[in-house]
Amino acid sequence: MSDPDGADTESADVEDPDAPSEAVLDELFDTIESRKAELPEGSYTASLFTHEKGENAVLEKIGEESTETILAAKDDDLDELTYESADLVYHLLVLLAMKDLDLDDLRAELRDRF
Ligand SMILES: N=c1c2ncn([C@@H]3O[C@H](COP(=O)(O)OP(=O)(O)OP(=O)(O)O)[C@@H](O)[C@H]3O)c2ncn1[C@@H]1O[C@H](COP(=O)(O)O)[C@@H](O)[C@H]1O
Repeated sequence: MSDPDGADTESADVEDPDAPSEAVLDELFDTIESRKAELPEGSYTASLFTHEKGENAVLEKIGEESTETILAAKDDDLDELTYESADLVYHLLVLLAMKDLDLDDLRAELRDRF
């Protein structure tokens, strides 16, 4: 396959067809925002927004997932480190949504550090 400039883009296309989309964080955050707005029954995300402990529910999860991430790193268990990091990032995004922040706020903060 060629792009309009004639460059061969096929290698990029076939390099790793199962690679996750770069937009996965945006898609996940959109899903979280949607759960926050609609509060569907059976949604774990919605349960964090309506929890009787309030924001402490997600804050406690962030504490737990942080600890599990650290333990996985100390064990050099890379699969577990990846899994727990994903749990941690998900709960962090829920916290941002809870505080009416979004990925653009996070991106701007990171960008300012370059
Ligand atoms: N990315 C996540 C995600 N990551 C973690 N979790 C939940 O966070 C909880 C983590 O709790 P625990 O650590 O106790 O569970 P665990 O990971 O099984 O156990 P540990 O080994 O970590 O102790 C589990 O209930 C997970 O299901 C998530 N729940 C939802 N999402 C995303 O949110 C979307 C919407 O989910 P619902 O809101 O449930 O519809 C999903 O399609 C996913 O894309």
